[in-house]
Amino acid sequence: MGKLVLLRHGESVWNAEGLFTGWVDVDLSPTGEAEARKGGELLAAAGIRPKAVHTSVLKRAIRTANIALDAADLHWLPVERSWRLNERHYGALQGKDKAQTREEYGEEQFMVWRRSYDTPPPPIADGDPYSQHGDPRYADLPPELMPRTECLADVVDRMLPYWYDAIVPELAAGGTVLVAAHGNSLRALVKHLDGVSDEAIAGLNIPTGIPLVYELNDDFTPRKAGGEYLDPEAAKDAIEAVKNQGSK
Ligand SMILES: O=C(O)[C@@H](CO)OP(=O)(O)O
Repeated sequence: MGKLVLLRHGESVWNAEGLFTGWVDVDLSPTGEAEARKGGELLAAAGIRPKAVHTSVLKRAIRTANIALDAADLHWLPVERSWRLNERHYGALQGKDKAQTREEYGEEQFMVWRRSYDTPPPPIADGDPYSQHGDPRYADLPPELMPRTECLADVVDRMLPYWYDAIVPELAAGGTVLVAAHGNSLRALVKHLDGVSDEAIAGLNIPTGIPLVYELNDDFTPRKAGGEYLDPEAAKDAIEAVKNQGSK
């Protein structure tokens, strides 16, 4: 059984500005580029050599994978991309300031929108400047699958077919697989792998740019719950920072 390596993209320009991002195709910040490079160096130092790479169709994950593979001298790996690994669609909150939203709606509502399992933010209007309506990269997506908002449960539902159809067969064949994606699509995958409850998943945050490695049993359950970050000390601080976004 191969290893599974999860890599959240490095800090994006909107992470740095404290804005809800979701499906808006925001680039990495210079810090995010450095984090992606560090992520690749950590992979190389640990002797982890993926056989295949999967990313979302958003450039912050695509560029993170490119930069990490560059740092690990693994440019040649086959890469597959899917909208099913995209960040959670943040609905009408896309482009909004997190701290301002928290102030306007209160801590409880803010956290329900950010971390509750089954309450999505209000849907985004098709004419909203931050809507993905009409974006050519989703042209082949059946209209009923195109989200206008998502809760984490929706992400689990749309991510799992890709996990089973594209990633599991590669792991079953014995290859190590790198998945470069997003805070909430990776939370959905971790929830599935570790069997985290709908309540407990609210407290789980994933840091940017630090590879999280899962060794898996034959039934694809983790050998060690929660996997292992390649830089556990840096992960601790970075997890706290994600948790507190919008509060400071
Ligand atoms: O804005 C977003 O799309 C996500 C990830 O950056 O933020 P949050 O951690 O608040 O879910």
